[in-house]
Amino acid sequence: MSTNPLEIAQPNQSRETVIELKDIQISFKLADGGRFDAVAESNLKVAENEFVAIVGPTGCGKSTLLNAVAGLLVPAGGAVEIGGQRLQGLNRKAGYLFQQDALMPWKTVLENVAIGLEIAGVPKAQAREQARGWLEKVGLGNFGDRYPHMLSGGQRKRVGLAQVLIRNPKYLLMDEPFGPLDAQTRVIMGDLLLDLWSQDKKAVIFVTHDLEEAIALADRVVIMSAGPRARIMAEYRIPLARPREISEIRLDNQFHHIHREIWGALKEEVLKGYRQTSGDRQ
Ligand SMILES: Nc1ncnc2c1ncn2[C@@H]1O[C@H](COP(=O)(O)OP(=O)(O)OP(=O)(O)O)[C@@H](O)[C@H]1O
Repeated sequence: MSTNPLEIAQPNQSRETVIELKDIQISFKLADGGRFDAVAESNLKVAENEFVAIVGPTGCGKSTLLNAVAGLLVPAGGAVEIGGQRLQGLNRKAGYLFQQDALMPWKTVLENVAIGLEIAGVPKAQAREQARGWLEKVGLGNFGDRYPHMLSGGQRKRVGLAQVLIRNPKYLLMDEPFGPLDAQTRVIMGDLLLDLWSQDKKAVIFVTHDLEEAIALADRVVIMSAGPRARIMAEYRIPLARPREISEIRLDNQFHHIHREIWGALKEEVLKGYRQTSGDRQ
């Protein structure tokens, strides 16, 4: 039994579970005919309106787990349930934001944001009107006529967010979305994300290797062990008040306390992960 008051022994059942991983196992076939067991039996429940961050050592299986929730890969065992239904095929209720943005270089920023609605059958003029609104919301109201190569990394991320949110997905799956950005821009993007999220609080799974980012953003931080056969090894609730301002919250004593508690559990796994990626399989 954990003595850490932040650690969750039983996930909170009071809100409806909207995403559930049930004893999920994920393996990859290797070119030599062998098999790599990336994720061992893992369980996770995400409640409606909840922001969950998944943290773990490099290469442990965070993206793999998220890909299973997105329906991009089929688990070898167990199941993913979305809104109580077993997921089969792509998770069409989710918006997915990757580390690499998915902007089309030959389309303007406005066209890139509007395209999801246009494909879904929304008349062009209406889709573009909504796209203009989303560009305002992400602070790029004057950038609609530019092409992606004319934007900074942070601006491209803003367009990516608008591109996903305009389709009003029920859930957000984010895989190190701010990974390539410099530290200051990451903070600004985190604040923008929290601001947009607070407006309708979609359930979010946010994958990151950055524990500080996870604590600053999430209601709950889930820790994965080092692979192979990685598993979800602990969950921590983050009792920091909202609304949060990331640059401020990182200076808060409570933030440091939470960071120390979780890092205590994560550190050994991170070291194991590094030993494994450097070839020292102990
Ligand atoms: N298609 C594949 N075939 C074989 N192994 C794979 C495949 N995809 C991922 N893996 C392996 O599965 C493990 C988990 O990979 P994954 O990308 O999910 O890790 P991660 O935790 O997201 O890593 P990082 O933090 O470095 O982005 C790694 O050891 C990786 O090499």
